[in-house]
Amino acid sequence: MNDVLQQLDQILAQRRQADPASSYVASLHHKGLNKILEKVGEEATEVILAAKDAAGEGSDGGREALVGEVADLWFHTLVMLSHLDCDAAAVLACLQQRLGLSGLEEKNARSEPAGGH
Ligand SMILES: N=c1c2ncn([C@@H]3O[C@H](COP(=O)(O)OP(=O)(O)OP(=O)(O)O)[C@@H](O)[C@H]3O)c2ncn1[C@@H]1O[C@H](COP(=O)(O)O)[C@@H](O)[C@H]1O
Repeated sequence: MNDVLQQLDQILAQRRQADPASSYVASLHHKGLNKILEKVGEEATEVILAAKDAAGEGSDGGREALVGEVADLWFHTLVMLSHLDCDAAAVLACLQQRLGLSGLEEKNARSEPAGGH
């Protein structure tokens, strides 16, 4: 697993037992799944708005803001996975398995009836 993701994954696992008063991650777990999902939705919307801004401005500032919003989204999806005892490494393994497989080929293979023809 990528170094940064691995470190963050370990910190997130530790924070599940932390004091919600001193840890943002612990406070999310304490508030529960609905709050975590609300944050994921909010951050996804912020990514979309920042992407539109970045495309409009075409500026470095817009792209920098977009990177920050994507980081917020990735972070909150990692908290969601941790809350549901899903392994972030499994997501990376899934993407790794897909390397080299065209999305269009995968889609066509999916729509073929069982047994071919
Ligand atoms: N990567 C992050 C990270 N990214 C974003 N955030 C927080 O996510 C929150 C969401 O941003 P918003 O602007 O939506 O926040 P808000 O309006 O205050 O949130 P709400 O009150 O609406 O829920 C902010 O408080 C950010 O600081 C993060 N908080 C923590 N981490 C990592 O998690 C580790 C553990 O953090 P703690 O649990 O706080 O120790 C940290 O060391 C970091 O590595």
